[in-house]
Amino acid sequence: MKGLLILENGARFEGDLLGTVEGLGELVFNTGMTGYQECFTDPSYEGQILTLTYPLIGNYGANDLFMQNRKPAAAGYVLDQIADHPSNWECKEKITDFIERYHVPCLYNVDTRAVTRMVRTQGVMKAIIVSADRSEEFIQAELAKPLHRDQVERVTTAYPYTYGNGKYQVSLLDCGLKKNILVSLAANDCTVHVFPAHTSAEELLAGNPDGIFLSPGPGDPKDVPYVVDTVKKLIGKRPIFGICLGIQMLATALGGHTFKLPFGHRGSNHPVKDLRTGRVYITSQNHGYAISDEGLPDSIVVTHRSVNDGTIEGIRHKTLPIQAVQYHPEASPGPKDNFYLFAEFTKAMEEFKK
Ligand SMILES: NC(=O)CC[C@H](N)C(=O)O
Repeated sequence: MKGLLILENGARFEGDLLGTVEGLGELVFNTGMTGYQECFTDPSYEGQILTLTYPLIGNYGANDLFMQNRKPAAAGYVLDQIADHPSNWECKEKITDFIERYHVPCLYNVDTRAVTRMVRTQGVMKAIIVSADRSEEFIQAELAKPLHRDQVERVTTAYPYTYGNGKYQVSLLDCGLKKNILVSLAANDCTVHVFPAHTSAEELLAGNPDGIFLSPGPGDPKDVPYVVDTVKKLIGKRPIFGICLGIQMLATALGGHTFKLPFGHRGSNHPVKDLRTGRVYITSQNHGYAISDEGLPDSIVVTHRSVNDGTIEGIRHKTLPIQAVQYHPEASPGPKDNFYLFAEFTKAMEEFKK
C-alpha cells in the first residue's frame, strides 16, 4: 500500500506502508549504519518518528538479543530500502516481521536522505505517517493533534526488579532504561536495583546502596520535574552516575538549564573530547536537548564536549562524586572505548565507602 510522510511544514515524502498502521510523532533522524534494532527498542525514541539515513535496513535481520527494552517505543519508522533476504549468524527473523509484530507505523522506500536534509535545515517538527488515500481533512486533523508529554511514564518499569550479582549495590532510577546499561553495570561488578521513575529519594536510599544511577529517557527534561526533585534530594548522599536524560536531570537539579537542539544528535559516530585527557572518543548518541553553558552552576565542571558543535557532553561535580555523560557509553557500534566510565563509577563507589 502506498503511504506518505507529511511534515508540519507541508513537505510530503512518498513511500510504501508496511502493514496498515499510521502514526503521529516528532520527526528525527539517526545516521548510524548499523544498530537499527537497538534504535527501534531504545525507549528514548518514545513519541518520535525515527528516520534512518542509512539506505539499507534489515540486512542482518533481527534477534531478541538486540532488544534494549521490552518493546519498541518509537511512534514510527521512516526507512529507505528494506532487505528481503537478511543474512547473519545471529539473524532470527526478518526486520519486517519484527516491525509488524509490534504494530509500529513504518514507511519504506523513502528517500530518507532528503527527509534528513529537511530536518537538518528546518529543525525537528511534527509529522505523520499515513496511507496515501487519506483525505486532506483527516491529514490536517491528525497533524493538529498535540504530541503527548508523558513519555517517561510510558516507558518506565512498572515494578522494581534486580539485575546482576556483583559487589556494588546500585539503585537505578528508570526513566527509559536500555538493557546494555544493566549489562555494562553488571560487567563492572554491580548488582542493579531498578526502580520506577516516580520512586522517592528515601526509597532509593532505603536499601543502603553504594551508588545511584540515573538512566536515559525520552522527552524534554523539563517534563519530569518530579524526577529532578528526587535527584536534588540524592545529591551528596551517594556517588551518582547519569547518562543522557540522567545528565540533564542532574544538571537541572544542580541549578543548570537545558535547551532544545535544532535537530539533535542521533547516530553512532559522534566525536566527543574528554577535556581531562584531550582524547577524542567515537560515541553513540541519541538526544534532542543539551545542557546550556549559560547559567552553568559553579559546582559543575565540564569534562566532555562534542567535537561537532561544542555542546556539553559530560560533567562532574566540583567536590562530590557525581559524574554524568550526554552520550551513550553503554552502546558499542564498534570499539568499546567508552566503557571506562562504568569503571570510574565503581571506583567512586569504592572510595565513598572508605
Ligand atoms: N537518550 C536520552 O536519554 C535522551 C534524553 C532526552 N530525551 C533528549 O532527547 O535529549
